[in-house]
This record gives sequence, C-alpha cells and structure tokens, in this order.
Amino acid sequence: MQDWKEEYPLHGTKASQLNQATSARSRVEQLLLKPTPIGLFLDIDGTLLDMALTPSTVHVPPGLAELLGIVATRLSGALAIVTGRPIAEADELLRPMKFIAAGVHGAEMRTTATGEITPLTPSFSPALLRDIRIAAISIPGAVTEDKGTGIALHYRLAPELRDSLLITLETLMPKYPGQFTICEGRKVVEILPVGFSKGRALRKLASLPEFANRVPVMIGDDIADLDAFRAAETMGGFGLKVAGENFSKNEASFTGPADVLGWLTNLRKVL
Ligand SMILES: O=P(O)(O)OC[C@H]1O[C@H](O[C@H]2O[C@H](CO)[C@@H](O)[C@H](O)[C@H]2O)[C@H](O)[C@@H](O)[C@@H]1O
Repeated sequence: MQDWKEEYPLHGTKASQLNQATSARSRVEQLLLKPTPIGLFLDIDGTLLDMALTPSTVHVPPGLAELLGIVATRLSGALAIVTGRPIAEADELLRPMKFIAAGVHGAEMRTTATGEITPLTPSFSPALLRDIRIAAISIPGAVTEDKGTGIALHYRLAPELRDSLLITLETLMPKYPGQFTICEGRKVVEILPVGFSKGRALRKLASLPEFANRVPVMIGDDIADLDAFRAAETMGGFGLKVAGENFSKNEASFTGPADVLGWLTNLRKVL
C-alpha cells in the first residue's frame, strides 16, 4: 500500500497549521491506511467536472469514467454518484461506465450499477410544468432544463435574472400548494418535489449492501451537498468540500475538480 505522505507533503506540517478542511481530508486519508473501508459518494458538476456555461457544454476529462470504474471495483462497488442531474444524463457523461446513483437530488435512484433507474416520485403535473415553462419564457435569457422529477431554471448566461426567477416561482407556489420546493444552486434555481434531498439520497444509498460497514465519504461543491455531508457525518463519515463558487479554498478540502481527480487517481493506487 502506498503511503499518502509521499503524495501529500502537507501531512508533514504541524497539526495546528492544518485548517479544518484539510484535516477532514487527512482523516479520510488516515482511514485509508487502516483496514477501515470507505464508501464514496460523488457529486458531478463542480466536483468531477469544471463548471461550464450551460449543462450540455461541460467537458468530461478523458479517462474520468474509467478512473471511477477502477475505484468502484477496488471499493467492491461502494461508489455512488449523487447528483442534481438525471441519472440518464450522468450515464451519458460517464459513458461507458454506470454506477449506483441518486439523480435529481434524490428524486430518482439506481440501487445497482447496471439496474433500472427508478423515479421515487411522479413527474410534475402538466399544469405545473406548463406554468413554469410560461414563467421561464417570460424571462428571456433563462434556460429551462426539464428533468422529469425536477426542473432547473438556469441563469448563468444572464446572472441578473436570479431575483426575477425566484419572485416568479414564489408567486406560483400558492397555486400548487405542497407540490414543489425551490432550491438554489450555482446560477440555477431548482424546482424539486417536496421531501427530497441529497442527504436523504445518501442515507438510502448507504443502506445498500455495497456500503455496509464502510465509512461514508461524500465529496461535493454545492449548497445542496451540505445536506449529504451532514448525512455522512451523522453516520460517522466525512463531507469533503470542493472549492469553487460556494466554498473558498480555505474552507474546502479540494481546490477544484482537478484536485479531486488527482486524489481519486492516488486512491486507485492505495486501495
Ligand atoms: O449535483 P451536481 O452533480 O453538481 O448537479 C447540480 C446541477 O448541475 C448542473 O448545473 C450546473 O452545472 C452546469 C454545467 O457546469 C452550469 O452551467 C449550471 O450553471 C450549474 O447550475 C445541471 O444542469 C443541474 O441539473 C444540476 O442540478
């Protein structure tokens, strides 16, 4: 087994100099030196992939899917994708590999890597979908992403639209009581079914046989990932932040997706 200290000279520095984020990452690395197995939960955008102007223009680094495939095999299948994207889209990005996954913030689930994708809630009613589409059309520059069990209204191309989108959706809420909730992400307002979150998704996935007796480690960069961090920590695990639009480099365990990929490459070697 390779020593993490060879790859991460930071381990040689005084404990007092390590910030909280670094020490969370280092504690996971210490775990890997012991026989304690981990289960890995990975967000996609901003964690495995650099952010792009639109959801469909992301660049997938060559070899990423294969790297995840190797890590998943070395973890005996204990690797899951926990994403806001639909699982089918995650599959496209990570072709030809497929993984255990939660999509649309937990509103859909695949409990075996090659199994069926199961929506855990019906798609939104046609009336609600229509109203949201009409609302989005009335705000030029907003990009609508219909995810079946969720809808995302993106404003990365026109950041000034955030407030108009939120106000419009809040106005719609009384017409559809209890039917949807609003969750903000990176330059996106997500319309989600009530009761779903990445935390709930992680708890469900962690109960699968692949993750039994493993310490859960969730890596993510978004506000929605905080809930999954909490879920992992409640189970004795770790939430590792990736720096970006939400977390500063000081508070994060990783400087960005390239750092996460480097870490996974080393993980592959030590597992
Ligand atoms: O949970 P994640 O895997 O991080 O997915 C969260 C959302 O990611 C996508 O939108 C975000 O990434 C786009 C590409 O970089 C970017 O253009 C957009 O501004 C971001 O919000 C995806 O489109 C959403 O469906 C996911 O919920």
